[in-house]
Amino acid sequence: MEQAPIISFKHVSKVYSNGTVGLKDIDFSIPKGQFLVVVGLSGSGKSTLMRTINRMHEVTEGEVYVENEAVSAYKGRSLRTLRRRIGMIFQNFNLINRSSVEKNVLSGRVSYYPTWKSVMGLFSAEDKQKVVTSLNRVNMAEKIYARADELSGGQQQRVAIARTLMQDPKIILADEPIASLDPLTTKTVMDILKRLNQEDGLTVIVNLHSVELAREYADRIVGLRAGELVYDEPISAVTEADLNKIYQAI
Ligand SMILES: Nc1ncnc2c1ncn2[C@@H]1O[C@H](COP(=O)(O)OP(=O)(O)OP(=O)(O)O)[C@@H](O)[C@H]1O
Repeated sequence: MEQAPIISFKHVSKVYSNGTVGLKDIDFSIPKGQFLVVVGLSGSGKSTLMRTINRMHEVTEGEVYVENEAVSAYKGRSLRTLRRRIGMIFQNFNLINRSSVEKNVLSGRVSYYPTWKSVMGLFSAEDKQKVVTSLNRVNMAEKIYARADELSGGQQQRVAIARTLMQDPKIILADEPIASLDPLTTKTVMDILKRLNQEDGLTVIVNLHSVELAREYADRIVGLRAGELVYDEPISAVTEADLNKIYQAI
């Protein structure tokens, strides 16, 4: 039986203030626990699509639903709660370079604290233990006291994933998470995302340029072209020819 959707796009369009069309009438749903890969040329709208889910970008038409709630309805504190459920991983890792791995990972927990406490570094013993657990999930516990900028790119991305796990997310959004990594490290990072998907039932959405990786890891592939959803197939139905078509310049 098909899982209930955890995210739904209902006729979503996004026009940036300078008139650029980011998304055009996007209408599809993502079932809970799916590993979805979004492919498309540079500028096709992949990042924009992802960022409408946690309201880093506002839509100009339509609505995005997360667990059946319209995300536009979230304000202030409730928006913080929405974002806590949605972890995000970036191409450039977004770690605090001069801080330790431990501090970086702990920072994933700040949304659970009133500001004064996290600012003063008063994290609970449980949360410090949770850092170790999270680092173990990504095989990085031995680097807990290293400075973030002493780590390789792949290690930094694993720390970024551990930081996200501190949120206890239900959804992970990964925007080109392996774009600056070598092939071996790429596999490590993609394998971790797949494991979190399979073992924890997390819904994972990954923007990728690589067609081969999309085919290897996705349950389903959607393709964007100039802000429009031009392709949507389960992995069993995806063909090489289809993917080549999506990547053809228009
Ligand atoms: N803040 C912004 N203001 C104006 N236009 C923007 C903004 N952000 C993105 N765009 C435009 O919206 C369109 C979609 O961009 P988006 O970054 O979502 O594409 P993408 O598929 O993620 O590209 P890439 O693979 O290069 O990251 C592009 O034409 C882009 O130039």
